[in-house]
Amino acid sequence: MINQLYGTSLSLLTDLYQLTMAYGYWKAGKAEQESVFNLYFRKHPFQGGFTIACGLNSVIDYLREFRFSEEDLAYVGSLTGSDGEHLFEPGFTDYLRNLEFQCSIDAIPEGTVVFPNEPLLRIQGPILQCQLLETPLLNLVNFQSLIATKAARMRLVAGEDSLLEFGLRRAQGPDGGVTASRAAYIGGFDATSNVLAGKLYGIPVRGTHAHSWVMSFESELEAFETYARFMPNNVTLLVDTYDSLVGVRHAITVGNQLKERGYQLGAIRLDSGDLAYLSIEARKMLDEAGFEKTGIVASNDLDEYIMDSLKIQGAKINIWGIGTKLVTAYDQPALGGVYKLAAIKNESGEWDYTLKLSEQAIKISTPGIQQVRRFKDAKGFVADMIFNIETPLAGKSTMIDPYDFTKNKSFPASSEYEDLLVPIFEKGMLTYTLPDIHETRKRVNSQLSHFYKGIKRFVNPHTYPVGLEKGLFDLKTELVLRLRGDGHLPEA
Ligand SMILES: Nc1ncnc2c1ncn2[C@@H]1O[C@H](COP(=O)(O)OP(=O)(O)OP(=O)(O)O)[C@@H](O)[C@H]1O
Ligand SMILES: O=P(O)(O)OC[C@H]1O[C@H](OP(=O)(O)OP(=O)(O)O)[C@H](O)[C@@H]1O
Ligand SMILES: O=C(O)c1cccnc1
Repeated sequence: MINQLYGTSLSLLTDLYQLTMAYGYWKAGKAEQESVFNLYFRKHPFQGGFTIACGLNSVIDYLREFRFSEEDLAYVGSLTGSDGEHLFEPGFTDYLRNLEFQCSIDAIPEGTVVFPNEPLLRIQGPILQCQLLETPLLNLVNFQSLIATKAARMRLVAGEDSLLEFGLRRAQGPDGGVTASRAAYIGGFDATSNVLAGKLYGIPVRGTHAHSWVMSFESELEAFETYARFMPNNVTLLVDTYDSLVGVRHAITVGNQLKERGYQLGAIRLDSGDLAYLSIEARKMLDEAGFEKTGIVASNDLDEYIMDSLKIQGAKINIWGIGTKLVTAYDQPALGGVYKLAAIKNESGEWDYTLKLSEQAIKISTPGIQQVRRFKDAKGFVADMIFNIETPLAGKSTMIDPYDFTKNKSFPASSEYEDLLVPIFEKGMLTYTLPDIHETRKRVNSQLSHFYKGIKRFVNPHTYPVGLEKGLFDLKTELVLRLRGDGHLPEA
């Protein structure tokens, strides 16, 4: 899909440093060295208590087409360094020409509720290949997870109301618009105004009309009548061009004409002014005129906080049209997902575990070939434990808070759980059946219903427990202590 949007190979959708490192690995004879990287984020967006994983299907689409075209190779071959000489020898472009994707990927399916430090994707394979994927994988997962999370927050406020995504005009370019529409749908929106996203992803498309339609006629009534005459099965009338409540009266007039023709006035749309007051007044007018089923759409710079406030004020809005604040994730425009090397195989064929140090505990990466175990009880999900699949778990599992070793939880062997990462690619072969987008959307809703409601509030949300399995915690601690020694890893 993503390749389709651009009609070109996207293998160069990466940072130059991935190519220079790939070249270095190749020159140093390390290109095929088996390695494991984890893609994860460190903090929920929007100061929230949960994140929705999204973007995996785009990653799969991207990797299915992963190869360097002759044009790509010619470009790579033409790149020069600071001395004006070529950066890469021709042998390297030949290597890239023959490169076949051989990585294994395990990932948390789209639509799953996820938490900081959990690997959303685990990539294992030749280090050169894993390295090249860092940037595109982060690009695909960070943005879509951000937007799906924003959309899910809006869905929590909207309850059973309809949510329409109207963001394309304010989106960050064409792909920003199209992928935001996809992620917004997965996060819980019902439809988009973005026709290309509808075509590419099978998302329902919906829309009303703009002020220009009304302004182009002599009168608002004539504009409404004309619209209803030609599109009687899709009538939502924007009533605020001149005076919203006069507009509602005109909409009712047209609604009566539609009734005579056997059609219905679908909805009216309010796009300015006090949306609480106007929706309450409009609801009264519509009900009194026998249009109880006619909906009320509100739009105008809405976000989850204004929606919440409008609900508290008793607004009679049942359809929300939301653009800018959703598709640009206005209050936090990026999710800080990262991609870190967690293990590399040595000459004896054993894993050497790796870790990035930092003065900030939150930035110290976690080693290991990681999996996430989500424990459940009768009420729902209770805690997530990140563990190293190379260390078999026997009997009781104990997990430790990575930022406070005095906090721990134990789960008996009989505990119910689910392991979140599932196999996607096995040595380059796709083994996963991609779920349909509508199923993924339902998954978000069903996942959220299994979590304690405190994680879903906007202000000071409850922190869901996520810990490192004791063996992994000990491995990480030992590595940190060794690395903090003299900067070199001494013999174990
Ligand atoms: N009752 C309300 N409570 C809280 N926020 C509201 C309410 N009504 C509208 N808003 C929000 O207030 C913001 C600004 O609305 P405001 O009425 O100032 O501008 P406007 O309606 O766009 O102005 P104009 O009439 O010039 O188009 C928008 O984000 C809108 O969604
Ligand atoms: O406000 P958003 O959440 O982005 O929703 C989309 C907005 O886009 C349209 O108007 P536009 O903003 O183009 O013009 P207007 O502000 O003059 O209504 C529409 O009328 C909405 O208000
Ligand atoms: O269909 C609409 O009403 C619409 C579409 C895009 C932006 N604003 C409104």
